[in-house]
Amino acid sequence: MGKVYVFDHPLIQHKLTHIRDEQTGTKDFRELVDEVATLMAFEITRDLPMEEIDLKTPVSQTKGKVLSGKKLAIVPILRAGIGMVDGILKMIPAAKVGHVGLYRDPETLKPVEYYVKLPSDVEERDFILVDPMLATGGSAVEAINSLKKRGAKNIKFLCLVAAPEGVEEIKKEHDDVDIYIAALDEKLNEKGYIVPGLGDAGDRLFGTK
Ligand SMILES: O=P(O)(O)OC[C@H]1O[C@H](OP(=O)(O)OP(=O)(O)O)[C@H](O)[C@@H]1O
Ligand SMILES: O=c1cc[nH]c(=O)[nH]1
Ligand SMILES: [Mg+2]
Repeated sequence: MGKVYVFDHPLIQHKLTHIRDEQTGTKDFRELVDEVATLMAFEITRDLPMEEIDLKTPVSQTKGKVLSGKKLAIVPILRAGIGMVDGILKMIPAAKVGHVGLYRDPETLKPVEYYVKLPSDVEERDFILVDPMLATGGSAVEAINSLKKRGAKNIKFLCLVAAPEGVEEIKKEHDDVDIYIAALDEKLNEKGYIVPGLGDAGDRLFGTK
């Protein structure tokens, strides 16, 4: 059964408040999303396997722990997920990056897939799927379908702001996927936007609108 983790770390909450603020412009919005992604990566990598190695410090022989070479892939849901990739790569620079292109039809709110490119060794990798927004959950569920169809077995979903509806949708369709959220908001409005949310993440990241 997948778990839901909501981060209450003060640094994440502080930065998220500025991300939400409509006065925050594109440059600051992009930098803050990048910083929060780095902080969240710190937490989602908590269970990475480690191994012990021998080494010598300037003082003595000792043993130390290093990551044991788990193969990871970060997959942003285009477009807005791109804003979280570099922040995560700062923590796990050896990860490969795939892409799933989806947009949400503004009338039906259903996801429309337009691009998929994943690392070739899909079955050997653990996946971190990223998108700042989890609203109805349609896009995340479709992206997870897409990864699983190509052989992905272990998937975590990472987002900044989620609506309860989106969390329930992932749990219903993919109860093996752990969900990591910076904030769980109140609800969706009649246009499918998260309330209070932060508006359209893609438009705010890339200055389109
Ligand atoms: O949970 P859902 O109801 O599916 O909504 C969430 C999706 O909507 C936004 O993408 P959008 O369709 O605006 O595409 P964009 O990133 O290209 O702007 C967001 O980045 C998610 O992918
Ligand atoms: O609130 C929302 C919902 C979907 N997509 C966004 O970018 N924001
Ligand atoms: Mg958008």
